[in-house]
Amino acid sequence: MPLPKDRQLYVFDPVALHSILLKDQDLYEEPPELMSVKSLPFGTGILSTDRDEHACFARDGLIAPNLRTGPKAVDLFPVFGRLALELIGRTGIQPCASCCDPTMHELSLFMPFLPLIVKILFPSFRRFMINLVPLPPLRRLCNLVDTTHTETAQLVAERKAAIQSGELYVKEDAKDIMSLLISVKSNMSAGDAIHLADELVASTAMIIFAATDTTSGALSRIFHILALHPEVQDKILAAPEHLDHDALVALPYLDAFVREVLRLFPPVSPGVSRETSEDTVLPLSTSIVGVDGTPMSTITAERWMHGKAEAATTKTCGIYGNMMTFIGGGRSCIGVQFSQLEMKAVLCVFLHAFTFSAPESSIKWRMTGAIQGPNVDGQPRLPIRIERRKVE
Ligand code: HEM
Repeated sequence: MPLPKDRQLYVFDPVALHSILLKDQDLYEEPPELMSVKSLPFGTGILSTDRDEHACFARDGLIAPNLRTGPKAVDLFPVFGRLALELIGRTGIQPCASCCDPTMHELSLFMPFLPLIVKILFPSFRRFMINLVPLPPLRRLCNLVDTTHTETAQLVAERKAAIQSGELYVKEDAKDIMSLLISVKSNMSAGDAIHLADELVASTAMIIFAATDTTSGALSRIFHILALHPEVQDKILAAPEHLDHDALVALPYLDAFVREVLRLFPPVSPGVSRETSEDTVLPLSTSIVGVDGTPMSTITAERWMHGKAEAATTKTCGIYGNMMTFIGGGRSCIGVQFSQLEMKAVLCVFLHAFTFSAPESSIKWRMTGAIQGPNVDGQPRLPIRIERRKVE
């Protein structure tokens, strides 16, 4: 039986997490409030679908900075934001177009009411009502959503027209996700095609959202650490500036450095919510003592159910190792390889051109919404001293 909303289990035991995210993931659903938060701004896509629809998305594979010569303190935070957007734009959808996580966070007070609002109000009436509410964060979110939707819909339409007119021959010319999807599904019925267009717009907007602030937060942290540790810059510099995919992923020191920064400083809030859909037994790696003093080797949904959990076959619950930076299981991050590849490419190119040194101002790391970002005197900034590398 699901626990009442005011009674939640905070779980960090690796065997329990393995059960929740992988082994018994069908019993643990994302709470409806969270689904509504993800679907309302973008439409229905991979982030906001329930178990069955999510499996379809997974099966179908759905889906510069102004650095001058001479030492200079540059705020790298907006640079990495634009860079991450550009990179997902070029590879995910080609020419690109927002960031709404902090704004959504400001509206989190309304989260518990969202499933009901979604259930009882028709979308156009919902939007009519929302337009009447004079809350600045809500107005900002509506503008962000409208802009993202308009631009994404235009991109989908243009790409479709180019493919249909033969201007873009997908197999040879386009390697981005959007073009490939349009071409794979081009033989479908008119009804399905309309549904696909909506899905594509929603999924493209979601991928932009999921790929941008996460990667720019990770890049910001990486360059902050590099600025504090020049010896690491020198070690990475041993790799050539331009490498192909296989050579880039095979560099052991670069790989170890990126993974360790991601493990120590996860850019996304290291926590996910799940609700049990039926009674279950949660296995634990080590016994704990209950509030009544009873030792427990498992947690049962009902105290009087003395079920025995199956012995756990593995203790690994993340995408790799026990690192939860990209979560694990069916809803884990689809950009895990892509994001690490882009960060490695950025590192090689930037480190061959510049040296980065410790900032004068003290940089603090804060959560803005679900994402960690650098902050100086209450403002989102990453001032790092940058100098053009001397050519030997
Ligand atoms: C360092 C960079 C990144 C980090 C730390 C990260 C982290 C995460 C995390 C923790 C989740 C699970 C969220 C949850 O369940 O509440 C997630 C989901 C997701 N990520 Fe990433 N991500 C990164 C980059 C990317 C990139 C580059 C893309 C796109 C190419 C991407 C696409 C997605 C998508 C589509 C999901 C939803 C998957 C699903 O619900 O099935 N992410 N990411």
